Amino acid sequence: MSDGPVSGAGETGAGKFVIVANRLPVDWERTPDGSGRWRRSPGGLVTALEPLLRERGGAWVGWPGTTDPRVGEAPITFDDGLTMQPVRLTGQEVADYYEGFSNATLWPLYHNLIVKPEFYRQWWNSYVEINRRFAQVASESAAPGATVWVQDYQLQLVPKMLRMLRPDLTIGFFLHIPFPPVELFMQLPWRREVVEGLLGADLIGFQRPQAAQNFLWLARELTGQETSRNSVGVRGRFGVVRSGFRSVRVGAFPISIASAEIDQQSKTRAVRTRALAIRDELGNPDRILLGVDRLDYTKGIDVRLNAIEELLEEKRMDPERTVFVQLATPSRERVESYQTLRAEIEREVGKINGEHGQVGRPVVHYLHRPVAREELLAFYVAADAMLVTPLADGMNLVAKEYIACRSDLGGSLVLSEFAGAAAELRQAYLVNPFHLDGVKDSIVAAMEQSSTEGRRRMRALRRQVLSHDVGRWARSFLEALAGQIDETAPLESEEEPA
Ligand SMILES: Nc1ncnc2c1ncn2[C@@H]1O[C@H](COP(=O)(O)OP(=O)(O)O)[C@@H](O)[C@H]1O
Ligand SMILES: O=P(O)(O)OC[C@H]1O[C@H](O[C@H]2O[C@H](CO)[C@@H](O)[C@H](O)[C@H]2O)[C@H](O)[C@@H](O)[C@@H]1O
Repeated sequence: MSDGPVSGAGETGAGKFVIVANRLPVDWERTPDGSGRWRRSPGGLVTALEPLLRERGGAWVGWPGTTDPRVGEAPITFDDGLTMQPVRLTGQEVADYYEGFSNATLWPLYHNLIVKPEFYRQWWNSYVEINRRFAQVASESAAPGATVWVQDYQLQLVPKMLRMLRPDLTIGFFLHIPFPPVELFMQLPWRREVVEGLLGADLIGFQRPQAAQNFLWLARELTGQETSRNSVGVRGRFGVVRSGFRSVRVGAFPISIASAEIDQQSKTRAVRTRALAIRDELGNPDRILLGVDRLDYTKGIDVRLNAIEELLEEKRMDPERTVFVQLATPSRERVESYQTLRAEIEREVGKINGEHGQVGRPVVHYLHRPVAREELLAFYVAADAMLVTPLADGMNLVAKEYIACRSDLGGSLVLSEFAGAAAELRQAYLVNPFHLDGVKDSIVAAMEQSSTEGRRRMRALRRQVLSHDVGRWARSFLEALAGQIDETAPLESEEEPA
């Protein structure tokens, strides 16, 4: 923990605890009179952090997700005292920093080059500038000696920039997406700058231990710093990088959902009734398969469509008795690879329905829009098999939400080994999404499992998800950041000789 004097700070804010994330958890809602107002958007992260923010008088710093010039820079304060500090971005900055460097350079690079990352100096320059802006706003929002928790790949330079502005702060960083294998990361022209940016934090958290290992190797190679070499554990056995006079700890903290809250919501009469109505509206099929994702090429929506198409062709799936519902939220729609993906998915949906559906009875039901929370939970309750088949995914909260909704111990989960969630959800039907025959066999097994087998698996999955919620994730990270958990591996030079 850093406890040095406050220096370099212009004005300091009142927040003892500050979250810095690309997005504020708010939506700008147009009102009938033509003006607008802020509505809080729900989400696991905000649910977990709200009590801490309120308790410590904290603030959330982020982009409000709009370039509407009427949205100013004044803090947005909600009735319950939560303060959101907007960081304004122009249209060009959204194109270069968010759509460009964050989502057309880093996102594909960190997700195993599923599409080719593009490297442009202009995007990088914008990324540096916007990271500097976030660091500046965060430094103005944080009280002396405050804790600041920076989130995700869009803001990897903020820890170092913020430390230079405010050495008195305790700074944490959490990466929500995978951290790539070293040979992929090494392609990044600005690789050293990114590693140095992250090393401004006191604690760097990843979803999985392997990601932390990758980072330790890179820190050693690219910055010449000493690091620990022992394997990193989950919520403990942290790695360490000696960065000048400071020690930066590196660990794995798998994120989760507000499990108890979702479990409760899914048991309400409204959700149960709606789940029955959904089955009815779908024509009372024997089996409902479900996919729920942002429309992103990492999510393997094409994998499950291909698997379903082949199962129908091979007559291992009966189109009269089975439906597949794909709920796909529009995402990053101005990025070319997302436009290409959408065209491909919609072509494939049309092809399957054209060949296997009947008038008024498609096999695939595809919605390209977000659905309301209660409706989403009703879909989870209705689904006999949930298909989560990403090619790469930091965690995948959808898989956990589905399990939290199945207090009836019904349903089954087909889950990619390449989702972070697979490390915890071992009783799912785990699949390699690159092995189509394996995916098909697992979908069939999930559809045809006996009730005893299904209940056994779901009980074990629920035990995991209900006991590891997002609150536990946030606490374990923040306790480690505060030095309350101090399980750090020795540096190589400190290790006992073998
Ligand atoms: N069509 C949809 N409608 C409403 N919410 C959705 C939809 N698709 C995904 N979501 C929500 O978005 C979140 C997705 O989180 P996750 O699975 O971790 O992936 P990512 O953060 O990469 O999109 C979940 O909370 C899920 O409920
Ligand atoms: O803000 P967007 O560009 O619209 O994207 C939405 C979020 O997508 C990513 O989510 C990741 O975080 C999840 C929670 O840790 C994790 O389960 C998932 O596997 C990741 O893909 C992104 O990391 C967020 O920053 C975005 O806000």
